[in-house]
Amino acid sequence: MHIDHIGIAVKDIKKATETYSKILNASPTKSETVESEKVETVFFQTGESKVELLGPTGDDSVIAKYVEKKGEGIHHVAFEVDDIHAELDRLRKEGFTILNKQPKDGADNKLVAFVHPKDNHGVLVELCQSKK
Ligand SMILES: CC[C@H](C(=O)O)C(=O)SCCNC(=O)CCNC(=O)[C@H](O)C(C)(C)COP(=O)(O)OP(=O)(O)OC[C@H]1O[C@@H](n2cnc3c(N)ncnc32)[C@H](O)[C@@H]1OP(=O)(O)O
Ligand SMILES: [Co+2]
Repeated sequence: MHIDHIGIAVKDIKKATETYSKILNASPTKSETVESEKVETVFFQTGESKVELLGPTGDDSVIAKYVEKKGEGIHHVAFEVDDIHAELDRLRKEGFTILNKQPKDGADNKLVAFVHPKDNHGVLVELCQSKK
């Protein structure tokens, strides 16, 4: 299991992309809207892991709610796993609150699922698995 990406919630993804392009001295490697999550994402490759900027596509986006309540900032950490179904079963048995009944389509050609921050000392954890 390794960190696949750090998700950062931002108000204005265009501005945030300019900022991170300067900080990382690099161009984004991918941008993608995930309508089911009402988010637009911009990825920067940083070694084996990525930075994922997350902007809301509407006021009803979880990102809009997060930014409204907590401001911009680190939103989640995503770990890549080989078998997301097995990992979710394992964590459910351990008593973790999994936020999805089934893994769902995420960005970057991944299946994703989330573990509630209340179980992880305040950190929203995403598990992701590359689609074959
Ligand atoms: C899928 C595309 C992309 C990818 O990588 O492929 C993504 O990563 S999409 C990322 C956006 N999608 C999600 O985050 C889905 C999972 N998130 C949720 O289901 C909700 O955001 C949830 C359940 C974490 C919070 O929703 P809720 O409606 O309960 O919001 P509240 O503001 O009432 O929060 C309750 C409680 O949790 C704290 N909270 C909320 N979000 C976070 C967070 N990201 N990190 C840490 N803590 C969080 C919030 O402050 C509240 O705490 P309290 O002490 O009660 O104030
Ligand atoms: Co993510």
